[in-house]
Amino acid sequence: MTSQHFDIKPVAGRIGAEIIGLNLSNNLSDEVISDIRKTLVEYKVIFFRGQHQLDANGQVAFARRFGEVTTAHPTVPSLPEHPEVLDLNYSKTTSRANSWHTDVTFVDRPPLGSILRALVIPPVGGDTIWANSVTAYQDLPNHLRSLADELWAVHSNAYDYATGFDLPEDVKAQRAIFTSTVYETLHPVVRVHPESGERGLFIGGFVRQFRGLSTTESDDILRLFQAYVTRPENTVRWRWQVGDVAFWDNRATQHYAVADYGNQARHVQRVTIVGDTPVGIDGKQSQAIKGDSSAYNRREAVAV
Ligand SMILES: O=C(O)CCC(=O)C(=O)O
Ligand SMILES: [Fe+2]
Repeated sequence: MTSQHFDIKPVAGRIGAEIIGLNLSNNLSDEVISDIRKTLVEYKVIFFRGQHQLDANGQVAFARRFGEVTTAHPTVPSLPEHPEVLDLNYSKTTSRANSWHTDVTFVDRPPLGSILRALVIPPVGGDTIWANSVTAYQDLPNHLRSLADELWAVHSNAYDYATGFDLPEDVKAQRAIFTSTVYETLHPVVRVHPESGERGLFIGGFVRQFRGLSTTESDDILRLFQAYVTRPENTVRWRWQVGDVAFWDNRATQHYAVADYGNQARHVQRVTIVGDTPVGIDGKQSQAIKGDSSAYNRREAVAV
């Protein structure tokens, strides 16, 4: 992929590229947006440095060019004037997104992607790592690939939701509803990307169990597949600077926020774009099992 509108500089061998020469606070043309989208789909996560002029308004406006954005959410505060902007001020909480996950896969339409903007970053540490689930699938030996091809997984939000964020009263009420509602969706383990047609391992932290396997078998196989996704060759590690923006394709990646900065301040803000229903290699779609996730996409989202 090359673009006549900006430079593309890969930052690792298999995932991640920096886009150089754009100011995201400008009103970008449809052609530029289309090239950004192609770069995102090819590199899975793209980075923009030095976006100091971009504010929350501009971040939302930029995100809207790629689809509908999610509004409000149950466990993490958003900006009062901008319900679309998750305010992830990790300085104020013990919560850390330090586990491998694809965002919100317990609903039947998980996000297309998210755009994260760095406001305060510790001098050292607080990096984020992304992993390419397409190259992970390609790395599988044939017999494991055949196994993955056949499997479907139940993804669930039934886990510890103690985020530690200081929530305003209205969000506290939403959180109580959210934590008492189980969202469960059956997804294909191998997802066909809706734009590139690539096959990738669609798993991560919200997988509860593979359909038809015991919990023990399931846990062992999940660990095995996760090892392919998270092997260093399939990852890129981003060292944040204030003013950086990262945009990941949540349909083809997992990520991990590295919690190695103690009590130092780290503050980022996220805007999330609604995705479509995943499709497996047999053409079958994911199916919601529990919880009304259409309401979830409309009114709620969650940070991890
Ligand atoms: O803080 C980060 O670097 C990423 C946190 C995260 O998992 C998310 O925003 O989805
Ligand atoms: Fe996340």
